[in-house]
Amino acid sequence: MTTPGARRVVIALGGNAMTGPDGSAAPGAQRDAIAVAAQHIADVVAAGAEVVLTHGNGPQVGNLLVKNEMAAHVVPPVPLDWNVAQTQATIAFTLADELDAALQTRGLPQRTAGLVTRTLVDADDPGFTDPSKPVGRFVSREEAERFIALGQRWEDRGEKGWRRVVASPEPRSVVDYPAIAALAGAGFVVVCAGGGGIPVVDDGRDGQALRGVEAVIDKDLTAAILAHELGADTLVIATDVPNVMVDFGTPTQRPLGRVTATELREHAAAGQFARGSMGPKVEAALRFVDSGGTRSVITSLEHIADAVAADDAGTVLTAR
Ligand SMILES: Nc1ncnc2c1ncn2[C@@H]1O[C@H](COP(=O)(O)OP(=O)(O)O)[C@@H](O)[C@H]1O
Ligand SMILES: NC(=O)OP(=O)(O)O
Repeated sequence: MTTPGARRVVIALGGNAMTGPDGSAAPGAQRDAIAVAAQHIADVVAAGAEVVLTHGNGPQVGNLLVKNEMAAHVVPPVPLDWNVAQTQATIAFTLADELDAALQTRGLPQRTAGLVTRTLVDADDPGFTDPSKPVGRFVSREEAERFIALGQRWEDRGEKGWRRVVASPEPRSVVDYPAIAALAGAGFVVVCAGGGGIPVVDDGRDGQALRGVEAVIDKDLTAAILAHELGADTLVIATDVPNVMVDFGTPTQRPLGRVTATELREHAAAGQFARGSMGPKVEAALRFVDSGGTRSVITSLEHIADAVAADDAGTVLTAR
């Protein structure tokens, strides 16, 4: 079903592309945002690329966590890894509905398949003791302080307010990548590794099942590993800014176009990219190219088709 010799592209869809303009995670707002995203993704498929799609889940998993905690006296709470799995299911089915419709209107034969996906992490990863992944809604400092008093970790995220942070270990490998490769090779657009994948550890004992652990993995870092494991040519990190900026948010800000790994690393070392937002995207772009990938692109959703078809959009890092 795919074009012979089609390029394989992994697209990592940011949380911003899946919520309302004000960050609303209301179902209608999510579906509307995903419908818009689906048009841009379908354009990439229409250009002949074999697309594997992954996505964030920060707003959604944070909201599930709140529901879980608030209802704990009525129904048994489930662990965070279960919440991640639940967000994979709801986001994948919504993406599949919208993407199938967008592919159909372009006369394309591809169909979308969502895959519940596990990602292996190390049980002793320092990310378990130093929570860093922002999830859920933004609240005022006063409200955050009430939750901090209950033992939760919250972080000042600037002008939008405070946000809860949870454990976020490094992804090591995508456990289900052979199934993803099989589906992609059979012509499906695969939605997988949502929210960075359900974190699991391997206790190393024969016959012992993998075990889910309570954390939320950064989806951009998982996307870099997934793109490598699938032998993709290009990793596209789709967010809400057309380019990575130097001096972001200041009068001297300037966009980065084509960059070398050395240049990007120097900017990262100088603290140009915020932890929990642009930082992991830049790190993911570097890791993919370091691992042998041809090209990483960071850009806004509106530019992803141009970025894949020709190197004339976004911040583009290529292998030297
Ligand atoms: N140096 C930078 N250049 C561009 N954007 C930056 C930079 N540093 C921080 N950001 C912020 O990163 C945001 C994108 O990250 P994030 O909100 O986590 O994206 P997503 O939810 O799409 O994955 C941008 O909206 C911007 O506010
Ligand atoms: N898991 C994850 O990285 O989600 P966001 O991209 O929504 O933060």
